[in-house]
Amino acid sequence: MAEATIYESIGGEAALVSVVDDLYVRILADDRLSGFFVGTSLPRLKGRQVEFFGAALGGPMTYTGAPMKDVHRGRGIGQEHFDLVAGHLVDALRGAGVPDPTVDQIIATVAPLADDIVTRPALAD
Ligand code: HEM
Repeated sequence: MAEATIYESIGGEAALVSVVDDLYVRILADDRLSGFFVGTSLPRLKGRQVEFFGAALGGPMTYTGAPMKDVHRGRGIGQEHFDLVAGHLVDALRGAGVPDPTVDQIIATVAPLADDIVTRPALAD
């Protein structure tokens, strides 16, 4: 039998939806990050985020949003902001009972995205 995907091992769509919900509670409660999300439609963002993580972790979702580079360009996001978001993701995953080795695998999957998301100084507008 094929090995379970990370998506399946964390509990599929229901688990992912609750991790993403919790992730944005944590992000919006963080003064260092909340300002980035002023004017953003949260329900839309969460829906895209579930698709994005679902697809990245081996789930059946198709990501329907814009490329990471396009979405985050010109927002002045630094590596420190990326690291804060990654830290909240770790906490949200742990909070959902995801075991540490799986959390580590997920963080290893998202870490390279910093290349597309971190744009400060925003030169290429
Ligand atoms: C693991 C890292 C990250 C991933 C996987 C990620 C993923 C996404 C996705 C899938 C969207 C929705 C795209 C769409 O609507 O088409 C989005 C939007 C957004 N992201 Fe990220 N993101 C990450 C890190 C960050 C960081 C570090 C910041 C800023 C601190 C940030 C700020 C935003 C904002 C403000 C939007 C909404 C843009 C809008 O209003 O349309 N993201 N992100």
